[in-house]
Parts: sequence; C-alpha cells; structure tokens
Amino acid sequence: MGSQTPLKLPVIDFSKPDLKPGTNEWDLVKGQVRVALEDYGCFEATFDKIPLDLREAIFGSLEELFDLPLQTKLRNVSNKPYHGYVGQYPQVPLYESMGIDDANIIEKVEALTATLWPRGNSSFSKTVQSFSEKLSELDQTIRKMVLESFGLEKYMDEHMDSTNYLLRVMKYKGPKTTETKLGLNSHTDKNIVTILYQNQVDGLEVRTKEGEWVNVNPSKHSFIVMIGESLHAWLNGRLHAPYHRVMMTGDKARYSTGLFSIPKAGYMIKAPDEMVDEAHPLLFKPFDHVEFLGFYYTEAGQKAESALKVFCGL
Ligand SMILES: O=C(O)CCC(=O)C(=O)O
Ligand SMILES: [Fe+2]
Repeated sequence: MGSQTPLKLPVIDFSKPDLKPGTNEWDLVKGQVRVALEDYGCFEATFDKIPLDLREAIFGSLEELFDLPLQTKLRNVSNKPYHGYVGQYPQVPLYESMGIDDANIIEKVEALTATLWPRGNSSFSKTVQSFSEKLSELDQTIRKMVLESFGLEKYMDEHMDSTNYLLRVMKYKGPKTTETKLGLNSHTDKNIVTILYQNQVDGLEVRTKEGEWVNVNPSKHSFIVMIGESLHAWLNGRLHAPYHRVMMTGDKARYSTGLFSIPKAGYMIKAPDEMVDEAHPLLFKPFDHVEFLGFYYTEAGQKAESALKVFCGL
C-alpha cells in the first residue's frame, strides 16, 4: 500500500478561447480526450465558460434543496428509475440525491421547482437551468471530439439528437469519523457522458483498468468527465467506462452535481458498422437505454458483474 505512487487523472484544458473544430488547438485537445478515455474513461477538465458566481450559487441552491423536509423532497417522483428523489438507504446512509430531468430546459426546471416550493423559487430554477445549459456545451464538445476521432462524423446529428440531460444533485453527509465510510457504492454510469462538479470536499474515487483506486481531487475550477456504458457500447467497446465510488471522512458535507447525457427512451443504441470488424467483433445487441436501466435495477441486474453483458452481450 504505502509504496504506491498516488495516481492522478489526466487534466485537459477546455478553456482556450479558440477551441473550435478545424483548428490545431481542437485537434490537440481531441487527441488528449481520446487517450484519456481509452486509458481511464475519465479525466479532469478545466472549463471557464461557467462564471464563478454561478458555480458558487449552485451549491447554495443545493443546500436549500436538501434542507427541505423529507416529505417535500419525496414529491420529486419520476417514472424512470433513479431519476427522482433517492435517499434514506440503509446501505448508504450518508447519501441522498435528486434528479432534475431536462435540466437545461427552463420550463421543465420551473415545473419541478413549483412542486418543491409551491410559492416559487425562481433563483433555484434559474441557477439550475443556467448551470446545466452552460455545462452541456462541454458535453457536446467532448462528444464531437470523440465522434471525430473515430471518423463517425456522419452520425453527429443523430447522436447529438438522441440524448437529453439529467442533472442529478447529491449530498453526502460527513460521517464525523476519522476512518473512511462508504458514501456511494462502486458502479459504472449507464449513460453517454457524465460531468461531475463538487464543492471543496473530496471523496470521489475512480478505479483504473488495473484495479487500483485513484482519489479524485479536482481543483475549484475543474470538472470530472467520465463516460458511461451506453457510449462504451455504441463505440463497440473502444472507450472504457470506469467503476467509481464515493468514500467520505470528516464532518463536512460533500455536495456534488452530475450532468448526465442520457439516450432517449425508444432510441436503439447500436454500434455503427464502422466500429465493427474482424479485430472488433460486435459486443452488444442493439438496446434501449431505459429498458437496460429497468434490468439493471432488478435483482439479477444488481448481482451481475456487468449488467450490460448479461442484458445484451454477444
Ligand atoms: O458524487 C459524485 O461525485 C459521484 C456521483 C456518481 O457517481 C453518480 O451519481 O453516478
Ligand atoms: Fe456515477
């Protein structure tokens, strides 16, 4: 243990003013994205398109939200698993979260806000929407780079149109111990791309392909980008979807947000022909993300080492 050199995730800079398709700058960053996602499935991104006051306001909004009475939080229900209020689980007592579907669309956020605050809370809906919309630019930049790097430009519009955005916001209570306690179980994300942002309380850990856990300690100005199994499957296994978990110590609460690009219900995830050849036989049958999620939350899905392989592996 003690002899290990601490690993660090690659850091990629998206703050350059001229990061536009077709420029040298773009191609350089695109190459870094490809390598990081092949090797780790994950990287730290510096991205300055979200003003500091908005990044600070988001944590104020999260505190306000999680301070609501439990009965009120439970009003956020969703027909998709894991999209509404999640919490009060004995296995992860420190954890609770709220899903905000279509968080980049103001009408949708306002509707959820109205169920939580019947007298209204426009600063909450504005903060959430504006943060999500601005951060979705980073999601799109990364996906554009990924598709280009595999020569899949002709699928760009279809791919971009096939997803929507969920903002899931999380609170992990400080365990008030010096030893480490589980905040969130080890899992892979099931969506396309996840972009995480946290207050200055660390706890996220990512597992390398070799099975080592890396502590993720992002700077105040950076986001953690990670790919999910739907993108892994669509690219026929070319990019790695990493296991990750949250481990907590101390007494400070950790607040985090995850912007998830998620395949729409009814959209069949099918690896393009360009991704399949003799060296890369097709790994998964075409599948619908929402049906896959349904399976993942069954007993068999939870038991499987890879729920995706059991659900639609070839
Ligand atoms: O809180 C975090 O940083 C990670 C959350 C996470 O992995 C998830 O919601 O899928
Ligand atoms: Fe996750």
